[in-house]
Amino acid sequence: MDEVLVAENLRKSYGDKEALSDVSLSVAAGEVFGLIGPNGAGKTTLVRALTGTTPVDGSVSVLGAPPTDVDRSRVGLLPQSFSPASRLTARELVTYYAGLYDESRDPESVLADVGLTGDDATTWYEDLSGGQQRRACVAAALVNDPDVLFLDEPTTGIDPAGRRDLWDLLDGLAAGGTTVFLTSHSMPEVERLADRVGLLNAGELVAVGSPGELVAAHGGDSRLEVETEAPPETVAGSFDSGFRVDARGGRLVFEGLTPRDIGDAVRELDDAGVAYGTLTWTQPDLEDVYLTLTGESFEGQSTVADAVAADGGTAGGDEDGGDGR
Ligand SMILES: Nc1ncnc2c1ncn2[C@@H]1O[C@H](COP(=O)(O)OP(=O)(O)OP(=O)(O)O)[C@@H](O)[C@H]1O
Repeated sequence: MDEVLVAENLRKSYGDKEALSDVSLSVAAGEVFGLIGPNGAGKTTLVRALTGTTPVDGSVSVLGAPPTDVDRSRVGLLPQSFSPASRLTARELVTYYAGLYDESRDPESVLADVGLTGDDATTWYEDLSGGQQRRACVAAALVNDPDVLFLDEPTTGIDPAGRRDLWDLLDGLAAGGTTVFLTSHSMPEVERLADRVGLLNAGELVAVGSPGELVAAHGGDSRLEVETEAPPETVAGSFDSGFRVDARGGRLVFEGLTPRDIGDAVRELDDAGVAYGTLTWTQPDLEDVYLTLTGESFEGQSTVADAVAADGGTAGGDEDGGDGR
């Protein structure tokens, strides 16, 4: 496998603050690598280290050369903060960046790729919406048709449809052999795009793998969470079943359930005489990995109706709409 990016033992401190702590990773040609982590984890610092825009200890190789020596026409960079000239139109901006290279893509086709056409292309940068500005910046990063593309939170501010268009665009670039290194706070975005994901926490790369590998290793089981009328601790021992049943977070939790098992769990609740309200089925995903490994918390749940629909079956035992008894 051709390694396009290789970073070994990267360290970077700002005063007493260690922004990168012995980070090593490699990214293969044509791979989409997604970097996730909390605010302040060091993601932008790592992008800057890999692009040679900040000095670091350790070694970095991009396309076989130190990042400051690599042919810049082969690299595209969308920084997290990028403030181009405000009194250029989107078209002028992309044309300006195209002019910095001996060879570039046709600015019009790049503008079309990011969805800036018609009046949007002839609007001053300062008069574009935040999402349109971000699209223009993405276009500027793409115009030299780079072999390696660094995107630091590319879709921030872009609406859902534009986000999906950009995802398709990045898919196409990767399929054509472009290596993409992407940071994002959107777990669905990373899960959708990345071949491999790295989780950076407090300057340390704590996990690297495909989304599926990370979810299998750190995401936990799918589960059914049940709001019970009685305190869940008092009823958790009422079940004589194959499921692990715990009281957690003020709810009764059936661990390791597939959507197909939901009907059985509901029957067990009924048989045990446990009165219940809302049922929520949750499948582990990259958010669970993130929460487990960073110790942060937010809820990422789907409903029983979602689960049943996904499984194409019926939950059963809950014909009254889940109101319990
Ligand atoms: N120029 C700087 N001077 C001092 N400290 C800095 C500087 N740049 C970054 N830091 C610190 O280094 C740490 C990592 O910052 P970095 O911007 O890399 O995080 P991040 O993961 O990109 O965060 P976010 O998700 O908020 O963009 C933070 O604690 C930040 O305060």
